[in-house]
Parts: sequence; C-alpha cells; structure tokens
Amino acid sequence: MAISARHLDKAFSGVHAVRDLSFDVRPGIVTGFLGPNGSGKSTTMRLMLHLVRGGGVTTFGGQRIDQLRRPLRTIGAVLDPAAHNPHRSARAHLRIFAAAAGMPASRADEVLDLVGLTHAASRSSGEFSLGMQQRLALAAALVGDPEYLILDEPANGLDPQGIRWLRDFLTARTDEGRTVLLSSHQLAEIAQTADEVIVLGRGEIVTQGLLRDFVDQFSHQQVLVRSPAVDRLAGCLKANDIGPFTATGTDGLLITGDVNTAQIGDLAGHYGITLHELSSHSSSLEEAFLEATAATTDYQGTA
Ligand SMILES: Nc1ncnc2c1ncn2[C@@H]1O[C@H](COP(=O)(O)OP(=O)(O)OP(=O)(O)O)[C@@H](O)[C@H]1O
Repeated sequence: MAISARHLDKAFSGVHAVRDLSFDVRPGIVTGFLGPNGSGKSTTMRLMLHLVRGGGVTTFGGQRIDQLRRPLRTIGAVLDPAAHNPHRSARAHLRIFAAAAGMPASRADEVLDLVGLTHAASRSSGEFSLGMQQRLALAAALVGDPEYLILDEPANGLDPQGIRWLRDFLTARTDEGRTVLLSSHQLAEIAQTADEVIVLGRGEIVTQGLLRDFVDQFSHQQVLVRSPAVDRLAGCLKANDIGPFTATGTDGLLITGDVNTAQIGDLAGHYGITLHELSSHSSSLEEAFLEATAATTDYQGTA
C-alpha cells in the first residue's frame, strides 16, 4: 500500500528545512528521493518516521507510525549506517532488533544471509567498513520483514557489486508489492533503480512523477553531426533557422533545440553535404537533475 505524506514541515533555528511538503509513495515501485545537499531529504524521512518533531502527517497504508503496535514489522528504515554499538557483534545487534520486532532470534541470521554478511556475523560491528555497516543497517531494517522501506543513502559506501546487489534486492522487494523510498546522490544508481522520483530543492518539491517524464521535462534533445564540410553545414543551419549549435572538435556540431536527426540528414542531403556522423543524444538523469535544481542549490564550489 502507499505511503502518504501531507504538509510535512520543519524549521530549525534559522533554517526552514522542509516546507509544507505533500507527496505519495506508490507500492510496487522504487521511488527515488533526490535533491542537492541540504535540500531536506533526511529531515523529511525523519519527519515521516517521527524521529524529529515537526508539522504534518505521514501514513503507511493508512496508519501513522504511532498507531502501529510493532512498527518494525511494518516499516524498515536505514538512516544512519553508524547507528550501532561498535562493541557488539553483528548478530547480537540484529537479535536486539529481532526481539523488538517480536521475531525469533534466528531471524538475525536470516537477514545477515540476505545482506551477505554471514561471514562477519560474530565480528564486532566497530570493525566494519562503511559498506559493511550499510549492509548491517539494511539487515536491521529488514528484520521485521516490513512492507515499507525508507532508505537514506543506502548505496553510500557500497562497492559496485554491492550497488548492483542492492538494486536487484530492492527490485525483488517491489516485485512483491512492497513500497520503497530511496534517497541517493548516485544518480546513475537512481536512474537504473527508480521508477518514479521526487525532487527536492530548499525543502520544497521541485518536481515529482515518472523518472522518464522528469528526464524528458528537463532535458534537451541534442543532435551531433560531423562533416568534412562543417562550415558549409553551419551556414545552412543558420540560413534555415535551426539551432542553436556549438562546434565540437574540428569537424563536428552539437545542435540543441527542437531538432531531430532526420531533419538534419534531409537538410544535408538537400545541400549535397557529406556527413560522417549523425546521432541524437538525450540528456541523462544527471543533466536533468542539475537543470531542475540549479536555482535551488545552496552549496556551489568553484572549479
Ligand atoms: N539538527 C539540525 N539542526 C539545525 N539544522 C538542521 C538540523 N538537521 C538539518 N538541518 C538543516 O536542515 C536543512 C536540510 O538538511 P537535511 O539533512 O535534511 O538535507 P539533505 O537533503 O538530507 O542533505 P544531504 O544531501 O547533504 O544529506 C539543512 O539546511 C540543514 O543544515
């Protein structure tokens, strides 16, 4: 079932971190939660889970978290991979979660197996690498076999195999009809995992909906053309009001705007201009993200 967040709002002293945020997270798909640093993703997730006080209401399949007798059986969350006692073994850590969830102690070994940590079950979690801590945090979230997963940067620190494993793992969960909200800075990861996205900027929703619609909305179609007669081709584009375009390399033009390859091919054919390459290029999620959030980015470095 869906997660429904309504009018979430949180101000810290001097910073309005989340402003009147309302959204739904649909079941059976992964919803990516995106936004620049400081845009309010973690605060939103904490508000949803009643881990910070603030305005608004979140329901999971119609129920607020404080109405659930055993929240761990309904909602699993990964918020801080370092939230474990470093002197405790992974198995002992998870047995505490199992007890809190009303699950048998043997569930600890099941989830260790699920996240690929069986070999480290007896080791102190303080010895774990960041990637291992992420797996342990995910194991803790899974102890109660929850229907809803709220995951704040779970891919952080995972190696490429770990990232692929996480993707397959989440897809398997959503195929079962579960509901996943996933924040990540790894846009390539979101592009391959999420079906829908919610994009935040300065505590407000910039856009939300299908990932492919988001990329389409904020992307520019580009056509790359290479020709030994690139100057003539540039003149023809100008004469026919096609563009804008920029030179790339010694013989190429990158054309943007409302343009497609057929149009450019026809134009070149009409003027008898030889082409060595004609290809189209759609923007990536990264380009769409930068475009969508450009006006809301608080922290910008210099190159
Ligand atoms: N405990 C706090 N006290 C004061 N300000 C806070 C606190 N927690 C968050 N903030 C502020 O709220 C805003 C949103 O922070 P938040 O951590 O939710 O953003 P985020 O999108 O998760 O960022 P990041 O991508 O860097 O993790 C920021 O301006 C941050 O400084």
